[in-house]
Amino acid sequence: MAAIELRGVTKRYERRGILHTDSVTALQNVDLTVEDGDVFGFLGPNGAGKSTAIDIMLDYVAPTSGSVRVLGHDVDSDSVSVKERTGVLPDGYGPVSERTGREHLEFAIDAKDADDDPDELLARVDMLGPDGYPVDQYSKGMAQRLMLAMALVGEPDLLVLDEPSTGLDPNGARTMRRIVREENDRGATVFFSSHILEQVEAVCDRVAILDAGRLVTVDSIDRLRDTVGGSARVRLELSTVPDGVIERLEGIEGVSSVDVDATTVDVACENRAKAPAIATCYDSDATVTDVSTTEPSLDELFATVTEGTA
Ligand SMILES: Nc1ncnc2c1ncn2[C@@H]1O[C@H](COP(=O)(O)OP(=O)(O)OP(=O)(O)O)[C@@H](O)[C@H]1O
Repeated sequence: MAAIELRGVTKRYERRGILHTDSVTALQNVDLTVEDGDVFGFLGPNGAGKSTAIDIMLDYVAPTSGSVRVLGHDVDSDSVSVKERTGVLPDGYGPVSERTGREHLEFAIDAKDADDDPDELLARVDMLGPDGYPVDQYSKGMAQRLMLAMALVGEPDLLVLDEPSTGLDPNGARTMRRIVREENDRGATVFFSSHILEQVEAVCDRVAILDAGRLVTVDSIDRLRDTVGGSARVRLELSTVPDGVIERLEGIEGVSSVDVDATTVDVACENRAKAPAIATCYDSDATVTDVSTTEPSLDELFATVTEGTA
């Protein structure tokens, strides 16, 4: 079963200005399937439509056209079943009240009729201690950790994390990544929207890239790298540089240049050419004493995929 299915989803908002009203198309005919058990990254520049898509999945906003199924339920007619089995970390909403973090969490546990141990959840997000303070005294990062603990209540089948790293320091971001992995190991599907490409790369199996309301690609990060190409590099230390090996490297499809400095060979290439380049050196008369590789960054890949589509 697919955890999330969007079919032909379009969303137009009316924008009321002082002098006139126009409309903006936040999503344009989006088809998206997130398989059960995926850790799925949802990427896109500002204004691409990510929050709108999430709001539609959770029935906070109705699409102008199209249909949405989440965890097998039609979101329009059965949003209660979806909400019962989904944990949400929303973007930009922190808890604002004089109640303590623990009280918020206990409320979330009661509301979901769950039997979670608040101490256990607070410990998972490193919030045991500050949980006794009123949340209006929390820093952004503390509020974000508390919201994450609340999203975990009731062992949801689907976790929707909208920009989960907002306000988190590196330790908090590490905690969040660990929790995403733990939840996925437990069997939950995780839908993870972010601008922070390294976060997505560290935890996601597949990514969708949304740009100006259109889905421009859905793939694994590795396959995206292969498709987009980009600037991978392979550096090989050889015992000696045998005759003909440079020409053989230059002849591999996807290799753009080969530089030699004494016995160090630097190959600039597309991602797909890395393995053949390494194999060519191993198959030569030289002994390969060291190999290091770098991949095109997700930043580079993101820029390539969204270029010209905005
Ligand atoms: N309630 C609304 N009324 C009018 N326009 C809206 C509304 N919500 C979003 N939009 C518009 O829809 C488009 C998509 O916005 P959305 O917030 O979904 O993008 P996003 O990818 O989440 O952006 P960001 O990364 O900046 O949060 C934008 O042009 C935005 O101005």
